[in-house]
Amino acid sequence: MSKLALSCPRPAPSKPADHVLGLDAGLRGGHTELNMRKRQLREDLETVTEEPDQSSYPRSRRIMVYVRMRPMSKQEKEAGARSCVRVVNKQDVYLAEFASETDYLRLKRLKGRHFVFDAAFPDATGQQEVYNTSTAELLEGVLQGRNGCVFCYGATGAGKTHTMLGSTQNPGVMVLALRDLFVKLNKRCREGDYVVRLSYLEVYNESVRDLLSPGRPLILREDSKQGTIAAGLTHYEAYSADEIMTLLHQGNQNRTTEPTRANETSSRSHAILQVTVEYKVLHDSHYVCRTGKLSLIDLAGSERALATDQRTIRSLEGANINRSLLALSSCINALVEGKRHIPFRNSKLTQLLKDSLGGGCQTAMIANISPSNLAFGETQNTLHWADRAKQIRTKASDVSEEVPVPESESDQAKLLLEVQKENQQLRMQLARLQQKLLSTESSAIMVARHSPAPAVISTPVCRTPVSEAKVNRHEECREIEEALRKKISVLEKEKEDTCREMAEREDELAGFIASLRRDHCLQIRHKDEFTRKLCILKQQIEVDEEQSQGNDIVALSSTVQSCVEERRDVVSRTIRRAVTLAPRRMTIGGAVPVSGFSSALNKRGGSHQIPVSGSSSVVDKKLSSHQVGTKRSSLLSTPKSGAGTQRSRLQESKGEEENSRPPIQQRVQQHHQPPVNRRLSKIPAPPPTGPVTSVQAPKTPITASKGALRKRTFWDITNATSPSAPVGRCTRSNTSATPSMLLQPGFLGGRRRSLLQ
Ligand SMILES: Nc1ncnc2c1ncn2[C@@H]1O[C@H](COP(=O)(O)OP(=O)(O)OP(=O)(O)O)[C@@H](O)[C@H]1O
Repeated sequence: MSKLALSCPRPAPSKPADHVLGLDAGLRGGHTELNMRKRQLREDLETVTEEPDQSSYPRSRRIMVYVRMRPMSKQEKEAGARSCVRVVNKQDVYLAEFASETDYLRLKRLKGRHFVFDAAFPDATGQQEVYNTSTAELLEGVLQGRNGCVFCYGATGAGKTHTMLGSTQNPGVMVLALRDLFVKLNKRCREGDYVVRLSYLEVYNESVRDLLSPGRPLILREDSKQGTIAAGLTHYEAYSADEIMTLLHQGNQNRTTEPTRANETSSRSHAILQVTVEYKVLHDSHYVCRTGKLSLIDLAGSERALATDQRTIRSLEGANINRSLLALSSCINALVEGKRHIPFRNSKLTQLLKDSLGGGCQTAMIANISPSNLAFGETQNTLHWADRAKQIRTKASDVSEEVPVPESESDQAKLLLEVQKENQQLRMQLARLQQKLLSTESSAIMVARHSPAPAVISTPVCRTPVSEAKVNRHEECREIEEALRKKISVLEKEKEDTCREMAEREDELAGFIASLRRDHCLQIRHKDEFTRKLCILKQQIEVDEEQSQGNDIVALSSTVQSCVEERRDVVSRTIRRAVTLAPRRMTIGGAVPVSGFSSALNKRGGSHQIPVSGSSSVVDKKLSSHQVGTKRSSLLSTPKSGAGTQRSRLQESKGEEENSRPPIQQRVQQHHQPPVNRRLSKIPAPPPTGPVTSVQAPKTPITASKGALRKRTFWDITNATSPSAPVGRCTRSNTSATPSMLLQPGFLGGRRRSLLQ
């Protein structure tokens, strides 16, 4: 009570009470009670009067609370509403509770309460007066480098937006403050340089939005120097009142307003306009840079659900608004009670108002109320919290840290070093953030790769360095992805071309191989032809050779025949002599009688032991060289049975011998098969490349005499041993000789080779 009294200005001593009394007098009954209440009210007022004047307290140390009552609206009048609030004087507000006309019990017990504030504005108060009283002083402090805050609080439709923003004809505190700012700055432009920056945001459904450049919700961050800041919030520099008005108008157009049952143009969000003034002035012969900030806040109105709309998006907005206002109430309570922990983080609104309520800031609260008894509850609530807010003590809102503007080079160097250090720290912070962003993006890309649908990367509209870096990174990723896609498509095209070329080359090679095969077959055929020709040629050569050898044998056989004749003569002569000498000499040289002559010969195995003259031995040698002796001995060893004369026997045997003996040429042929023939028999016939070629041998049997007379063929020679045998066929299957075999040493004689060549 004492605190309340301390903070309340002294109200007019008797008028309000009289007015209350007059009001009360108008009511029926309960005089005793009324007198009691009168007495209580007077006591209260006297207590206030006893307290020292509020001017003794520095105004900068507590929140300034003003109450503004709006006029009764047309709808309220139509609804038969009555005024339950009366602004008694410039500071005192009396709230009277009207009982319902049907509530007879309560009708008699009328309650009323006085609230005393820094200023109370009745319904007829103009905008300029409100501004002058509430904000003008704060603006002056901002120009001195202090922070100031003005916020409107109240139920929906109580006149907050009207107070803060107003209309074109009747501009509110915001517009008036900005205009005044530039007026003051223009007046002081000779003293120093000013820079004005403007930002405008709203808290809608617990998300922070930039009203000057709408986009994604902003994140609130705590800064040791600046307090709570909205990361990515746009700060526009303005150089004239018109410019700043344009920005304000733009921001208001972006603000969320919806018609509700209570208000045609209800603000569904808390709007915060911040004007930062950087002021560089000459102070004590050196320049000083001061920075002041003015925050102008239009809160959304607390509302009953029934007052707006039920089960609609409006009710959700209302719930959020109420929640944030409740958080504000909690903060006010905690601040008033001096608690160590103030729950500023309970809502975005209290986070943003942290500086204004608990920091080094000059704060003014304008509580907007409706006079209608239909909004009694809301008005009572607003007045209650406004009354509580009066007790909030803010920290000493001294002039913000003045940064001396360096004049000497050393000072400049120091400042430069500090700035560089700060810059480095910021860079490191940025690098950390970028690294975080990269890791987040990489994980997002991984998720997008595994997900069936491609991830759509929305382009952020934020303008902070971090968000710009994020945007750039996204762009880079997209470009890289696009480049990779292009490269892949080019590679696929190249692959297709290569495959096509390979297929064409394969076809070409297949054709080439087929032609090679054809050529090869042809060559093989030619080779076979050539081999066949060679064989024929060879046969001819052999025949020629045989012919020449046959001539030799004929000559030899004639020689042998003459020798044999000669021998026969000798033998016959010897026998004849032996016959003549037989009675006288039974044995000749220990030899066996003539009858056992042949048997003796047989026993000797065919070797002749008959003594012969020297000439006969020559013949024997010839014979043995031609291997005729064996035949001869076999002839001689033919068994002869029966007795007969030796002569007759000898003649018989001779006759038989001559009869059984084939002609000598024939025998020679039998025993002297030419080696060439044997070799030829080994030569395989050429392989069949086409129709089987056969070499037909002559059908007539070849006799030795015939062969000796005519030019014999190869077949004549090979079948000479059995003239009666069928002539064999020379087929390709038996021939495996190649030209190279034919050219091997020893395969053909020198003569043949010369022929081949
Ligand atoms: N002091 C005033 N003088 C004249 N008309 C006023 C005054 N205050 C408010 N009004 C009117 O009352 C109506 C509601 O006011 P306003 O929109 O400012 O309420 P509000 O508190 O901002 O409501 P909400 O919280 O829903 O946005 C408006 O039509 C406005 O013109």
